[in-house]
Formats: sequence, C-alpha cells, structure tokens
Amino acid sequence: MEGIEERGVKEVDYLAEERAGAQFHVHSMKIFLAGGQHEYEVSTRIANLVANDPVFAKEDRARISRKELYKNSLKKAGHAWKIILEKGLTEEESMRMRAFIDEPNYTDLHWGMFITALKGQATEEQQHKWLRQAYKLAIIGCYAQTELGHGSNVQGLETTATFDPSTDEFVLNSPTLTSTKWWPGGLGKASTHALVYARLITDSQDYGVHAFIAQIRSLDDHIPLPNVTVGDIGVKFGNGGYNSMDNGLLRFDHVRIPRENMLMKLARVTEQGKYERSNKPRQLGYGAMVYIRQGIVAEASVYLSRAVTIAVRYSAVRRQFGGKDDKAEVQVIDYRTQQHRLFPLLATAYAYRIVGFWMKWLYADVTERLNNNDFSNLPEVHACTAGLKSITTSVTADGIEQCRKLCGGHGYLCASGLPELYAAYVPACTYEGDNTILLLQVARFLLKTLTQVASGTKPVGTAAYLGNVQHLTSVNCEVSQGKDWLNPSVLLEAFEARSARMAVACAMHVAEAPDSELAFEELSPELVEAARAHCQLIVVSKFIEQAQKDLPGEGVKQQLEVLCNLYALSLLTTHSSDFLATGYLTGTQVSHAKDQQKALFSCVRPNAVALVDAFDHTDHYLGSALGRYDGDVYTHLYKGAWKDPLNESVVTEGYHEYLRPVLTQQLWGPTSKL
Ligand SMILES: CCCCCCCC/C=C\CCC/C=C/C(=O)SCCNC(=O)CCNC(=O)[C@H](O)C(C)(C)COP(=O)(O)OP(=O)(O)OC[C@H]1O[C@@H](n2cnc3c(N)ncnc32)[C@H](O)[C@@H]1OP(=O)(O)O
Ligand SMILES: Cc1cc2nc3c(=O)[nH]c(=O)nc-3n(C[C@H](O)[C@H](O)[C@H](O)COP(=O)(O)OP(=O)(O)OC[C@H]3O[C@@H](n4cnc5c(N)ncnc54)[C@H](O)[C@@H]3O)c2cc1C
Repeated sequence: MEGIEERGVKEVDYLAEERAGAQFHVHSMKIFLAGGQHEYEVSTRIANLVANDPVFAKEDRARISRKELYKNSLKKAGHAWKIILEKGLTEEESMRMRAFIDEPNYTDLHWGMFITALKGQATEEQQHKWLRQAYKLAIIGCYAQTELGHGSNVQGLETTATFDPSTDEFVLNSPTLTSTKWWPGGLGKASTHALVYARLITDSQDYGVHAFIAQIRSLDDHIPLPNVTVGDIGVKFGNGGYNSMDNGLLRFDHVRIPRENMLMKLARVTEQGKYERSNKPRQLGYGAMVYIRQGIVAEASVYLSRAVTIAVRYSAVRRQFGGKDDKAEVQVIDYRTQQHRLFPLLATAYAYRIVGFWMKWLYADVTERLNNNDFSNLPEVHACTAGLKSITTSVTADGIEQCRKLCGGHGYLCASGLPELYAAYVPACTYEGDNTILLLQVARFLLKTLTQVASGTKPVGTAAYLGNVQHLTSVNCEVSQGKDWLNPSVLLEAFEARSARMAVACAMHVAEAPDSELAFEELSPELVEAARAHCQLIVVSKFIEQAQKDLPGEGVKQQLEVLCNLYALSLLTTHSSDFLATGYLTGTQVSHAKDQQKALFSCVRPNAVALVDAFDHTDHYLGSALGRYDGDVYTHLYKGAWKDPLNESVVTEGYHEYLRPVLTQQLWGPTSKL
C-alpha cells in the first residue's frame, strides 16, 4: 500500500491523450445528451449534490446484509425527502435526485405508479382526497397488481372485491394461495396503502379487474391492520441490486373498505350496487403501466451508457500483449474484436437516448389527446411503449453483461460496478411486462394494422410505413458497394422492408389458418421476431431523423451520423438472416454492410473516450474503479481490496476453529495418517 501512496498519483489523468484526440466539442454533446442546456444544468447540479452528500455513499452496498441495505435505503429516501422539502426542489430536480441516488426504494412505486394510477383512474373528488396526502408522503402507496399465480395475465387475477350494499362497502378477499399479491415494490415493509387490483363482484356478477385503495398498515404505529397479512417476499438476485426494495406479499381476509375506495373514473358502482362504465376505453386502467414503460425506455440509455463508459475507459487504460522493443503494450480498445463487441453498444446507448427523448414526446402527446377525449392513437402508443420497453431493456441488460466480460477478470469484481448494475437492471426485462409478452402485444398490433391497411385505412405514426407495403414487399435493395450503406434512405428502406415483409408473412399465415388464435400461438416465435424488427425500425428511424438535424458544436452532427450508421449496420449484420430470408438483401450486400461497419469502427476509435465522457456520469454515479474519469484503475482496485472486511484482520476469523485444525492435522487425531 505504502508504495502507491508515495507515488502521489492523485492528480493523474491516464486518459488525457485519448481526450486530446477527440474530434468534436464534448461539452456541446453533453448538452445534447442531457436534452438541452437547462436539463444539463439541473443534472450537473443535482448529480454533484448527491455525490457530495455522505448519506448517499454507496461503496458498501454489495457487502452489507439485506437488512442493513434496506434500512440504509429508508435512510436515503428520508434524507432525500428532507432535501427536497428544505431546498424546495422542483419535480424535475427531485426526479434527477432519485436517479442519482441510484438505489431502488419504495418512493419509486409511490410516485411512479401509485400516484400515476390515482391521477389516471380516480375521480376529481377521489384525487382531492388521496393525492393531497400522497403528495406530502403522509401516506405511502404501492401498486399491488401481480399475484403469486398471475402476473402477465392481468385478467386472470383472483383477488376479489365484492360489493356489500347493506354497508356500502367492498369486501377485499384473497380466496386462494395463488391470489396472494406478490412482488409489489414498497409493499413488503414501507407502504401504508396499496392500490389493489381485484375482480369487482356486485349483484353476484364478476365485472373483471378494477383498482381499489386499501389501507394496509396503521398510520400510528405501522402495524398491519386487522385481517391484513403483509411482508417481504425475500432476497432477490445478486448482491445489492434490487434488494434495497421491499417487494412484498399481501393477503386480505374479508377486509372491508368504503365503496368510494374503488377508483371510479372509468367505471363505478352505485350505492345500490349497480355497475356503470364510462365511455372511455377500459385500457386506460393500464395507464400507470404505460407511464412507467415509457420511463423505462427513457432510462435504458442511462444504464447502458454507464456500462459502456466503464468498459470504454477501462479498455483504453488496459494494455495486453505487443509490448516489444520498448513499445507500450497494446490498449485493448485497439483490438478489433474488442471494438466489434463494444462500439455497437456505445452506438446503441446514443440510439436509446434519442428514442427516449422521442418517447417522452409521444407520452406528452398522448396525454394531451386523452385529456381531450381523443383515444385514437392509444393502440399505437401501447405498442410503442410495450415494444420499446421490451427491446431496450433486453439489449441493455445483455449489454451490461457484455461490458462486464469486456473488462476481463476485473469486470467480475464488485469494484467494477458492473455486477451490481446488472443485478439492479436485469429485472427490467420482467417487471412492467415480461419482454416476450410485450412483443406479442406489438405483434397483435401489427397484424391488426395490416388488416386495416387491406381494408383501405391509412396507418399513421410509427406504423405509417405499412401503408407502403406493396412497394416494400416487392422492391430490391440497390446497394452495390460499402459506402452505399451510408445513405440514410437506403438504411431506412432496408429496415422498413425487412419489418414489413416479416409482418406480412405472419399475417398471411394467420389469415389462412382455420383457427387464428391457434395459428397466432403456433407462429408466436416468428411474431416476436417480426415485432422486434418493427421496434428496431422505430429506433433506427428516430436516430436517422435526429442525425439529419443541425446541432450546435463542432463535429457533434458528424459523430451522431457515424454512430447512427454504426447502430443501424450493427443491427443489420447481427440480424442478417432476417434480411436475407425475406429476400430483400443478397449475401454480397450483407458483406458490404460488414465492411462498412468495420470502417466505422475506425471513425469511432479516436473519439470513443470523449463519446462516453459526453454522457457526463460522475464517479459517484458510476461507482466503478474501472470506469473512473481519471483512468487511475489499478490504484483504486488495490486500495479497494484493502477496504474489504475480510482484510480487516491479518489472520482471518475462523482460523483457530477451522483452518488450524486442518493445517496441524488435528482433525484426524494425533496418530492419524492421511
Ligand atoms: C418517468 C418515470 C420514471 C420511472 C422510471 C422507472 C422507475 C421505476 C422503475 C421500476 C419500477 C418497476 C416496478 C414494477 C411494476 C410492475 O411490474 S407492475 C405490474 C406490471 N404488469 C404487467 O406489465 C402485466 C403485463 N400484462 C399486461 O399488460 C396485459 O395483461 C396484457 C399482456 C396486455 C394482456 O392483455 P389481454 O389481451 O389479455 O388483455 P386485455 O386486458 O383483454 O387487453 C386487450 C386489448 O387491450 C390492449 N391493451 C393492452 N394493454 C394496453 C395498454 N397498456 N394500453 C392500451 N391498450 C392496451 C391490447 O392491445 C388489446 O387491444 P385489442 O383488443 O385492440 O387487440
Ligand atoms: C423486481 C420486480 C418488481 C416488480 N414490481 C411489481 C410491482 O410493483 N407491482 C406489481 O404488481 N408487480 C410487480 N412485479 C411483477 C411483474 O410485473 C411480473 O413479474 C411480470 O409482469 C411478469 O409476470 P409473471 O411473473 O407472471 O411472468 P409469467 O407470465 O409467469 O412468465 C413466465 C414465462 O412464461 C412466458 N409466458 C407467459 N405467458 C405467455 C404467453 N401467453 N405466451 C408466451 N409466453 C408466455 C413468459 O414469456 C415467461 O418466459 C415486479 C416484478 C419484479 C421482478
């Protein structure tokens, strides 16, 4: 240890040379990636506020027990709330703070789902009653939809809410083991209230799943209310990760709640027990899921860019082989295979940032339309949020794991930050809808759209290209050399043709089958691929749109063009079998795409470190010895090892009980021989 302290390596920047070679204005790119000057300033201010507050330290997370981790997360959430109130932070600033604290906790579900669902499904009167308390955190709410027996199949939920007109109450009941609410975040230990999804029964008739507010814990001493059974569901995957969240279980034994606790904006039950629906689509009851799905899409780039930042910086610092004749060894980032695995992920992190911005716009747009009773683009928004949530989370989770491997052995250490990042992120592939289930929803939307096209309806928005289906299913790609692939309209047509052809092939198959539901199930693997192709097209098209716009800052537009081409060509070469099987591309055209992709790696290489710097992640947020801004990897890995509790004592605990008897062969008695 001493040797390293003496070297006085505090002010190093091992990546200075990399940064000096950047061919664009990094600060301008930072502003673009933040979403604008204002957003950049808010992010920088709040990131530093969190990084400099010792309560938000996170070094120990992978080492401490679940109980300590959970208690600490309560402390952090409480501290954050105090700061929000004391400093009068805006909603935007508070959301940024939540992100930089970087630890899932009950407030995610309270603000993200409980309040969102109240806003979408409660009447004004109900909102007045519940939101006032919820906004003050005088009550803590969770979103209790999933049960032990059903998550994906929401209509299969078993919890019942039976109306009793004699008392003007609903009786909440968990009739079976499988009806136990299971998974809701914040439910296990923190929530005082739950938004419970239950089958509404009145007048002996089952009207399907509706939302009800139930108080589950006392507001005086936090003890569960009578006939409510509630607790945590147990330790989850990985160290740290999502374990700071108290995902819970909940059972009701004939618990009575007032009739007004049913959220009544979309449907209501009268005092007499009569069920009445509003004329709004019942799918609005899924609104909180749509909201979080768009938020998850917008966040995917943040997680992927963290992993990519770590892997790029480390790959620039790490050297292996080739150190002959006094030359330094080769930086591993210069190996083609490393670039081939890493640079497409860098491009993807940029692509997802851009599609995340668009997703936010789309959500704002649909919200405004819904407020004006225009429900026309709800199916498209559902397909976009579901599909993009699916592909961005799957690619991001796999990308984090790929980045871990790109960091070799050191990536496997928690000090790299990558194991914990993966553990915290990977449930995003499951929560808010299993990713396969969500792609099947997109597939249904595509088949429906094609049916509408066949009957003369013009598709709009992200499905507009299907209006051009005749052309897309008959045209041939005209690429004859690598450079042709740099033409945005060539790229766009390739993705449109592939997606349209895959969807049409599925639609024809289903249409010709005697039982379309059975055919849908038989064809579901192909339908999932068709849906994925459609979603990839959305991302490619949004990236192309953005790359064509002028942006301030020297070289920024050029970098985005390079990354856009790289993103699209990496998808194309990875999924070349789709493009070939649909007959749109020839093998030679795919080879040209591969050659062009390689040429783009050379454009990215001198800018790689600057391109990840532009994501502007603080060292606190990255939490990685490998991804430090200064590149001082080895010092911090070494120092970090000495902080491990195992190294607190020179001779390990357990030596006398378990090691010494082995070493002195006393386990077998003094005369025993091996
Ligand atoms: C900015 C915010 C920052 C937040 C950032 C994140 C912070 C928090 C991070 C993490 C927190 C995670 C917490 C996790 C919470 C959860 O997991 S909550 C539980 C989520 N559960 C699910 O997602 C269940 C998935 N299942 C379903 O969605 C549905 O049941 C189904 C798969 C869609 C099945 O539907 P099915 O067809 O059986 O059902 P129906 O109800 O009959 O629907 C049919 C028609 O409705 C259309 N539909 C379906 N869903 C929607 C929707 N959401 N919106 C609009 N329309 C919808 C469907 O397409 C059918 O239409 P059609 O009849 O025209 O074909
Ligand atoms: C960390 C975490 C937090 C969560 N937080 C909440 C919360 O706050 N509130 C809440 O209510 N829920 C929450 N959930 C639950 C989550 O929403 C569900 O787990 C999720 O929707 C998936 O449902 P499932 O578990 O029923 O999976 P299943 O549907 O049982 O999936 C199992 C497998 O079956 C496949 N499958 C199922 N049906 C079909 C089909 N029709 N066709 C093809 N394949 C199929 C799936 O693709 C998957 O591979 C959370 C879950 C996790 C992991």
